[in-house]
Amino acid sequence: MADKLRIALIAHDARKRDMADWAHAHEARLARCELVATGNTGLQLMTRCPSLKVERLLSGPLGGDQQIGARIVEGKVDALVFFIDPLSAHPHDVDVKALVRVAVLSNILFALNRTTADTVLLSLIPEAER
Ligand SMILES: O=C(CO)COP(=O)(O)O
Repeated sequence: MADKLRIALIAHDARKRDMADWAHAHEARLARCELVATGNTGLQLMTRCPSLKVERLLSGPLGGDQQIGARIVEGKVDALVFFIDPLSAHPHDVDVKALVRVAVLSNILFALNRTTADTVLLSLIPEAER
């Protein structure tokens, strides 16, 4: 693992508020990580948590999920937090499926819900910076 925990953050539209709430609750810890996100998720995160530096890639449906997948297979992501909307169909479902596949294949930390994301972050960064 790199010096800083490298986290990729993605949320489907119906879960973006949950993601922003989660990030806000952990802002001090996340500020100590290297963050990358798909386009709209990243924008939402930076709006809600101005102290966070987030590298924004393309929007998910325009290839952002594939960009994150590429980074995972290149060994550049330690953890993926992906708040999926299980109740809607997505035009780029094949990209989502491919991303889940490489995340599992690469054996990175992979949180699909808030409880797991909390546990990953709190166990790896127990102390928030004062
Ligand atoms: O569609 C997404 C994940 O599949 C997320 O993309 P955005 O963050 O650009 O909305």
